[in-house]
Amino acid sequence: MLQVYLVRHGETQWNAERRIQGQSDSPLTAKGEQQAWQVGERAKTLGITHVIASDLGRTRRTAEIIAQACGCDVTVDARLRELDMGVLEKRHIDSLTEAEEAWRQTLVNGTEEGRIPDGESMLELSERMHAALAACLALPQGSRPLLVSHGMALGCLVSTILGLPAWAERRLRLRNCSLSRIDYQQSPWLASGWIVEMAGDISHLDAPALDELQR
Ligand SMILES: O=C(O)[C@H](O)COP(=O)(O)O
Repeated sequence: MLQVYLVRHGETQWNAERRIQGQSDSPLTAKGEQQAWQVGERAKTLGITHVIASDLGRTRRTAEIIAQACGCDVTVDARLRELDMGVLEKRHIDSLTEAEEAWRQTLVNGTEEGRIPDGESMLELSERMHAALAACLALPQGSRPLLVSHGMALGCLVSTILGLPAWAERRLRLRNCSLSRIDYQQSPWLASGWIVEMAGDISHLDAPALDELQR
């Protein structure tokens, strides 16, 4: 059985400001750095062999901290990036016009072809996240990878493993530096392949940030 751990990066400046990031970037806040150290301390107990991160700055910084705790190197994979939010990237979520908010809502309300102009659809996001996950199956026997990615990206990955369509209404909250685990397994009482063992655990954090996904 292959266990794969999933971590959303630490709180960033734009998370705290409720500014849409997508594939744009902002640095971790002091809180975000603290969260990364705390999830790193927990990861140290999990036997992690590989740390693989989205190539954006916030995920690479989080991965560096986790990898240092686990004694691993960091590998980057751009397929783990956050959903491309197109023309709304960098915008404060409260600054959107009614039409712009309607575009954003299509990403969370179950609209199959939903997307922000110049951005990605949830189906396109799902396809690249599953490709990045499938690459873990080619790691040497006994590997235990930890992937560092983003809120929408990881939420879409976990929800689709549970059998929901990529564009399903979003009902899984993955806070900054939350830890999830998915297993590739053949158990008699579970579907073969990927299953969700744990999702969104923040018990290792002393004071979880009120990141922008839950306000
Ligand atoms: O702002 C965004 O793009 C999302 O709401 C969250 O993205 P993040 O998980 O990369 O902060």
